[in-house]
Amino acid sequence: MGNGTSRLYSALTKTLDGSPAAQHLEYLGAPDPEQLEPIDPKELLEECRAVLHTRPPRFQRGFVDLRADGPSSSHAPIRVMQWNILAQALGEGKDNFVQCPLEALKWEERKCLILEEILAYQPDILCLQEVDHYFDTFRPLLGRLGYQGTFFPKPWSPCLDVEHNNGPDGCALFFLQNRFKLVNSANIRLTAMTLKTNQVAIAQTLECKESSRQFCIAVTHLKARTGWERFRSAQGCDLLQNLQNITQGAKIPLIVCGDFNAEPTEEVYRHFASSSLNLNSAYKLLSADGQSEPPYTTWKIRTSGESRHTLDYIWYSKHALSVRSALALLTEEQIGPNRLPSFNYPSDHLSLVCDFSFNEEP
Ligand SMILES: NC(=O)C1=CN([C@@H]2O[C@H](COP(=O)(O)OP(=O)(O)OC[C@H]3O[C@@H](n4cnc5c(N)ncnc54)[C@H](OP(=O)(O)O)[C@@H]3O)[C@@H](O)[C@H]2O)C=CC1
Ligand SMILES: [Mg+2]
Repeated sequence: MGNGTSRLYSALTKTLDGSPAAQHLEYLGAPDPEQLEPIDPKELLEECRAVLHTRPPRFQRGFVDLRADGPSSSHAPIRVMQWNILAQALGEGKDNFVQCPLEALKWEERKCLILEEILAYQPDILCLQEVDHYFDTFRPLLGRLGYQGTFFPKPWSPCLDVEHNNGPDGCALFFLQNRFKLVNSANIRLTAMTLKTNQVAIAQTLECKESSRQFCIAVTHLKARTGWERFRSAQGCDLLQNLQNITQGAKIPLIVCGDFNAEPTEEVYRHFASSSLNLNSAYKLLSADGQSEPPYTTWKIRTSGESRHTLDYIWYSKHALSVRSALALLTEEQIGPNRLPSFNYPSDHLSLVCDFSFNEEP
């Protein structure tokens, strides 16, 4: 290891004071010291691979070209990653992934698998759910990679019930500061039938530094479990209403990433598909007819049995934006008989990654 690598090793292992007092400083707008010392993504990736040297090799996933004929923007595409990364406290303490060895869930290695996935695709915008290591891991490391981050914890995170938890989980949104300027940011506590709920969203209006075009990006994680379909639907309506206001009635192009905890057959999905915001779900474009969602975005085995569902989506304004490519999902063979998470993959949800471009002005 050269000097550069040992410097990065300290970057990877260094943790911040995650105490509630230190976290409170974040809300008061304390300066972010990590941003002062940039890290080269290639070197950090190498460092992650060194930590993971005993693990099986990374799964290969290719991007599928989805460009239609005709003119498209000459500007660099906007790469968006949607990912429920699995909260550390929930994975170890609540989720009961009975076929996943506890060893595979150890944070020191799992965080490297998560970082490796992010570094492999280098998204311009990163939308995460179940983040319970924002202050000590993702904000400092991604900050040094050039991202500006925002975190909105769930008001009553189930992580807090787990012994030795690392604080509440929530949604996090990161964007590359050299590509975008933050115009407006809203942390939204979702309501259902006017009642405040335990689910949240972040919505930000960004301006592309290259093209000066503005768009809105939102991240959410809706209520989980069967029996809560109407609740999820109400949360979805609340989010759509908020996004109507933020996009000035669909004038500003929109991308919404989330773990909706809802199959495409659910009401909340139909609300998004038929909204006056004119949204399409990007991963449908991977199907032969462009009309079907993928067969799964999460696949796990709990004590209650095997659970394979499509719950995660990237919605986009279909008139203003085009999907240039999307990252293929893992195959059943790659996922393996014990499903997710595993020694190969750190979450029970797959990451979704799309490249977007603005359609030319009419
Ligand atoms: N102290 C208080 O007053 C309150 C405390 N709470 C706490 O919050 C919890 C509920 O919070 P809420 O946010 O509504 O929960 P959700 O139902 O939305 O689920 C929370 C998490 O559990 C995961 N999950 C889904 N299905 C299962 C399953 N079968 N087994 C284990 N985990 C699963 C979800 O992951 P995924 O999305 O990946 O499926 C999700 O991240 C309560 O159990 C309580 O601990 C809540 C309200 C008030
Ligand atoms: Mg989960």
